[in-house]
Amino acid sequence: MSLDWSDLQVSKWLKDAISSMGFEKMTTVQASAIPIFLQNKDVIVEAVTGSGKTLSFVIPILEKMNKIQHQKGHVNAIVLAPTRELSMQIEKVFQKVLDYNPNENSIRTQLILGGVKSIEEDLEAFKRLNPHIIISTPGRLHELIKAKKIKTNDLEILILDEADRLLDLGFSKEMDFILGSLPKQKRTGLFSATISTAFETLHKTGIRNPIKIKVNAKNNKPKSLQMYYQVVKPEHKLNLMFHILNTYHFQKAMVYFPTCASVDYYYQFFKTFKEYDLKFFSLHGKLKTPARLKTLKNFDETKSGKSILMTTDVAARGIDIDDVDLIIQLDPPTDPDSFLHRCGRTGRAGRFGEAITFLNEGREEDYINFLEVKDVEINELNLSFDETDIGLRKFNLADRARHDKAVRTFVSFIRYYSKHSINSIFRVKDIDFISLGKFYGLTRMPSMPEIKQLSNKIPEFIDDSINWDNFKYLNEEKEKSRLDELAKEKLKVERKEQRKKKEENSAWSKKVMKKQVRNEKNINKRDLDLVMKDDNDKDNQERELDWKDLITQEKKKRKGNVNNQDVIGTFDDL
Ligand SMILES: Nc1ncnc2c1ncn2[C@@H]1O[C@H](COP(=O)(O)OP(=O)(O)OP(=O)(O)O)[C@@H](O)[C@H]1O
Repeated sequence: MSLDWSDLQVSKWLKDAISSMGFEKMTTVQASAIPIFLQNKDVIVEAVTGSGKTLSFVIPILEKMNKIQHQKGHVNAIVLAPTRELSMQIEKVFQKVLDYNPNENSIRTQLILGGVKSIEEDLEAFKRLNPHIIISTPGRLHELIKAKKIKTNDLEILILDEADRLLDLGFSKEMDFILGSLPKQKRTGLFSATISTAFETLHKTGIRNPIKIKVNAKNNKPKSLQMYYQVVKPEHKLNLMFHILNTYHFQKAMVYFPTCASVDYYYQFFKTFKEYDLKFFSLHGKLKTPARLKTLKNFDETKSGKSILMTTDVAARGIDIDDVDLIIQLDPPTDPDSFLHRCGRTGRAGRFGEAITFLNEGREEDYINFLEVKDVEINELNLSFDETDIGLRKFNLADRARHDKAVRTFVSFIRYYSKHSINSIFRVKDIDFISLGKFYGLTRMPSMPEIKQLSNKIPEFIDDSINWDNFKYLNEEKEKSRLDELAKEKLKVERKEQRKKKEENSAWSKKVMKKQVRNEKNINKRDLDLVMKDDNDKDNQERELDWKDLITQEKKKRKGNVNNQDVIGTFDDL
């Protein structure tokens, strides 16, 4: 296989462009894929990160566009990529090569991204530019095709860059629609460093008798990339990260965090490390698109000092910034393929790079066996570093809003972790919550179901010395509303207590009354008994008297001196 550009059957201006870009030889993947694609065959290309896959489709597309009859309103080639950043980068590569096109403007591209312009503006630009090639993410392209303003019957080439990602569940709605609206007669090219894992979904693209090109790399990584891991307690991860950033010699580093919230949160903290020669940038999917693109551009263009891009998997794939020489992963990604893509942001095209992954002590160490099975070579690091408190909790205590954010970030991490695809290794129940809470700068544990299930083991407070009533927001308005809420809450509690007391009191007096009534009843009953007894006694006594009287009177009667009027009754009346 010849690696000489001069042997390639393409227009001279394309060869000139490549040699002007300083690429003396083709990379292996270019030498294999470009000639095949030029022969109008479908291709599936799996080649390690940074091996030059982009030019492997850019050159054949431009060569093809040289020769076609373009009709207004029709698109002839579509390149899809999973992120806006990657789409923008691909368009840049097209422009770099097109700068050498002697027939200026004879091949036109349009970059279409959601979150930058409105659909109407994109359609208006499409009309005005009349592009041959569209580079886009699936979301916006799907909307534009739906609007029926872009004709696809003349489509010659479809490229899915990072095809496995585009074909996974996350994009299925948009991709199914796009793929269903494109003509069957076209060339399709699928490119990625990890395409084989998506094998079952490739048929969706309608790819026909593809030629598979697999450029194997030893240990599944570029030669110039060194991979390491270090086992560390969560509470010491920031110390270790800072130690590496501070002591390693590098120009640009990309540090991967698990969630958008964590990038935001730790970026605010590290931004305050002004006395060090470290410049931090933050990039994640919840930022507005123009801000994302601008950050990436600024990071790319910064040439002095050490620059650090704090990011998520939004920047895991495809991003090509040539002086990135260090990757740090605070946690392994939930998607195993993402691991190689993240590491592959360095060690590109023969340049040296190091990628270091942190693993929590305990079960996560099994991840190394998992990587070995995947034929990934990774070595252990044993860096000693300063474990003393890095000051995150102190930073949070200066403003309650920071602690609120810490809680939200912690919660988002637990949710993230519970969705890990390798859930035999990454299990929520194995997390050291206290150590993790310290890593997130928490002072008390948030109440969430995942923790509640284990709560008998986990104390509520990490630091119980905080006076929560005095823990203030720096924002005056927020603080005022907190104090109002607090006062309301206190009043509520007071009222509740008063009510409770009252209820207790009334319950007591009711009890006493009842007792009194009962006692009175008892007394009355006793009295009644006594009265009755008394009455009976009296009765008896009277009866006795009466009886005695009667006998006396009978006796007197018999003696003949009885006054009849004294007789109160006869013997028979008794
Ligand atoms: N023939 C070549 N010789 C030297 N460098 C090259 C050559 N072709 C491309 N490059 C450079 O190699 C780097 C990586 O290329 P590219 O971004 O296309 O890699 P990739 O294979 O798509 O990587 P990933 O899988 O990470 O997306 C770029 O900086 C590019 O300019």
